[in-house]
Amino acid sequence: MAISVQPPTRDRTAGHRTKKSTSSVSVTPVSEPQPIDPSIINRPNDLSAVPDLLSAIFTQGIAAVTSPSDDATRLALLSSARALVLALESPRETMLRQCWADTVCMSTLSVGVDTGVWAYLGRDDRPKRVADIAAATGFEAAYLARLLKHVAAMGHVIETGKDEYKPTNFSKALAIPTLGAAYPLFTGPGNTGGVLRCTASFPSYLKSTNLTTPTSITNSNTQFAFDTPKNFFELCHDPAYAPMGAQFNTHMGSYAFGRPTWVDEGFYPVGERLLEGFDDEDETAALLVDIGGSIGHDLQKFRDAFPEAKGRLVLQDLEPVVRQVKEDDLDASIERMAYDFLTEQPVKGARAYYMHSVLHDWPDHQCVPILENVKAAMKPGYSRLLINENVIPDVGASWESTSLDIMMSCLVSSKERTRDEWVQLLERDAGLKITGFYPVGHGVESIIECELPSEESESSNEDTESSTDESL
Ligand SMILES: C[S@@+](CC[C@H](N)C(=O)[O-])C[C@H]1O[C@@H](n2cnc3c(N)ncnc32)[C@H](O)[C@@H]1O
Repeated sequence: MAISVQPPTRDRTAGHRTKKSTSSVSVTPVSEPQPIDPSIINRPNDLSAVPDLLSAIFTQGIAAVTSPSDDATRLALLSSARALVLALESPRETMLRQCWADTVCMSTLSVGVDTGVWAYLGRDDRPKRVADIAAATGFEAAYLARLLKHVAAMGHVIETGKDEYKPTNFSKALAIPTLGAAYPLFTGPGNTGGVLRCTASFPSYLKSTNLTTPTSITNSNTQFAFDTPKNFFELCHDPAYAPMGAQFNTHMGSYAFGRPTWVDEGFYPVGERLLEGFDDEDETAALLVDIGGSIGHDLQKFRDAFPEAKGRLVLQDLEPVVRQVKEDDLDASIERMAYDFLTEQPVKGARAYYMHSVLHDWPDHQCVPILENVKAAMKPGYSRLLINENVIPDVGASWESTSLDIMMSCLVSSKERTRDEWVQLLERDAGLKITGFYPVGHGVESIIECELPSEESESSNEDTESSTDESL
């Protein structure tokens, strides 16, 4: 496979602001820089935080063990434990962990997914000799022994003796495609570098944008990294990069795996907002159209939760994605439809159109035409648009959503949005009416319910205002 590594020659600044605006920036006087004491490199990052963190961990630890089903307590304990590690580590240790240990660990995990090392190790809980794992997977035993030593040093498998290991829950889970697909997707097929090629080129790309917000999906860091005119999705489905597309679609399933979903009880009132009032007189009427629905995991969850619901359930995505769905993967009642959402929506007047993690792939100005296509198909006073996305809090965002935000800007010049940014995009830019924010689970993921605005619909303003006031 020929992959050019030449520096690209196109104008990389097109589509970006080339000057940072300084007109409204007030300059805070700064003090003279003090020389940084080099000895801090080997001192703990924050020893003074350790006593409080240990005491929090003690209390949270007891609560987590006595209430194992309380995920909020487990997450609080995890957050304290991470903070403790960072407080105890020296800057040198943090740097070595991030730059050496984590990067080679990721490569090692990826090759283990690819060759079946984790599947073999995890077939039962008994310790296994490196020689046996190597024989089963085609590795040279001496080299596999070195790789597994590092994975054990990182805590992902357990060393039970010389050249002998047993699995952890994590190493077993790597053998489940939904979880494991992330690793070969990130390291990429052949010498392409996969998603990591984009994260590696991102600092240089940002210099090419004069350190301004990336906003162009056609001139994004993906084009910069891969020296291609294709956007990330087109690249994934380019046969030269197979099986990145299939791995990406499988990986999307893991993002949602096991998390509460909008169809679970207590989140979005599906019965009241969608099923009641569904016009089922016409047997061709669509109940739910999942636009950019990947391989159909969300529609399947809907069908599982509402097996008796009438009306068509339509899965829409690009042709190569829909083709990946096998006959038995989804309930037979779910229609599969190849559709490009930059073109006219073919299913008119559905009760609901649904988009999950779709708009976060596109910068604002490119979301507007996508939304226009949905709006044109919506029936005034009847159709709803359900947007399932993160709503990032102004303060205290979690690493899971902040990393996704940077990943979006790195791959497709897009972002995770705050509530204000959603209102700007959906109401002011796209001309929709937000009729409610419905949080899903404990996190920041939400259903943002929209309708056509009142001059175009018969829906009541009263209803609209009370729902939008709902706080997250
Ligand atoms: C981040 S994934 C989200 C998938 C799914 N909704 C989920 O939440 O798991 C974005 C989806 O948009 C699809 N997509 C990208 N461009 C598209 C287009 N022009 N028309 C239709 N689907 C598209 C991708 O193939 C991908 O499945």
